[in-house]
Amino acid sequence: MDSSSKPSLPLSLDHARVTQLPRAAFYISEFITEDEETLILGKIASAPKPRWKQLSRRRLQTWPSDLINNKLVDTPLPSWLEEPIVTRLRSLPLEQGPVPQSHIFSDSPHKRPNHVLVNSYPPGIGIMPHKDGAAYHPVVCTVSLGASICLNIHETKEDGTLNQNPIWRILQEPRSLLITTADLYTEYLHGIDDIMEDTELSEQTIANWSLLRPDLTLHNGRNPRRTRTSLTYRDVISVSKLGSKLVFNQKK
Ligand SMILES: O=C(O)CCC(=O)C(=O)O
Ligand SMILES: [Fe+2]
Repeated sequence: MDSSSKPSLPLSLDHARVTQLPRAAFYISEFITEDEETLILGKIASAPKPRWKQLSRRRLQTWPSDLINNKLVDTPLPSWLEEPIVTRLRSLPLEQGPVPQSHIFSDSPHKRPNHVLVNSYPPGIGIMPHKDGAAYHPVVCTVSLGASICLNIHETKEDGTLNQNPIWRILQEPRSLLITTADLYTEYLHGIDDIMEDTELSEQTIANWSLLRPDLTLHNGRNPRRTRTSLTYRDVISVSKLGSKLVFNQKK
């Protein structure tokens, strides 16, 4: 792909549906170009050091800021997180048709994502199975950068405990977009194993196999991990205006 080209996106998200998963998940293998990926990784690397939050094993940046009591202070995302990704997400119709189309954030409170987590996973490091919680509208758009990684989807057993064996696995390639919504957001948990390579990757084990890049090469169904960075775009439901906060602070 030359530097000026744009990725060729599907005509609608319906063409990118992961049909093996319950309503609703979508996967687009080449959502951004290599140049766009390089530019975004450069911006992440050059962010001031205090931007990184070192968790016990993973590093995280939160844009435009951390949530306070599940609330976001109203601040725009930096332009490198907005363009091209947000514009591209909002230009993808859910379905093909002659009338003006709805997109994946049409039903969200702000009609667009207003918050991005940047997670960086070196080989051997993942994230425990979890749910993303009630602060967000139940749509997550994940853009993967740098390397591939397997996302596991888990269900809870009847006694309420976690079933450690994933019921689905989704392979996320660099520059891909994965959208999870609905039951996948509210009912199931998602996590990434703490391993040095993902194994047993095949049509039988990977839910989005038919949507992966045609030139994907795996040796014996294995994907040795390299550092993979993810951008997770969400719409925080509750947003407070910065102005009122400043006035409040001045009065003190
Ligand atoms: O990196 C990912 O793909 C998942 C990140 C995640 O689950 C989260 O930020 O809540
Ligand atoms: Fe999550």
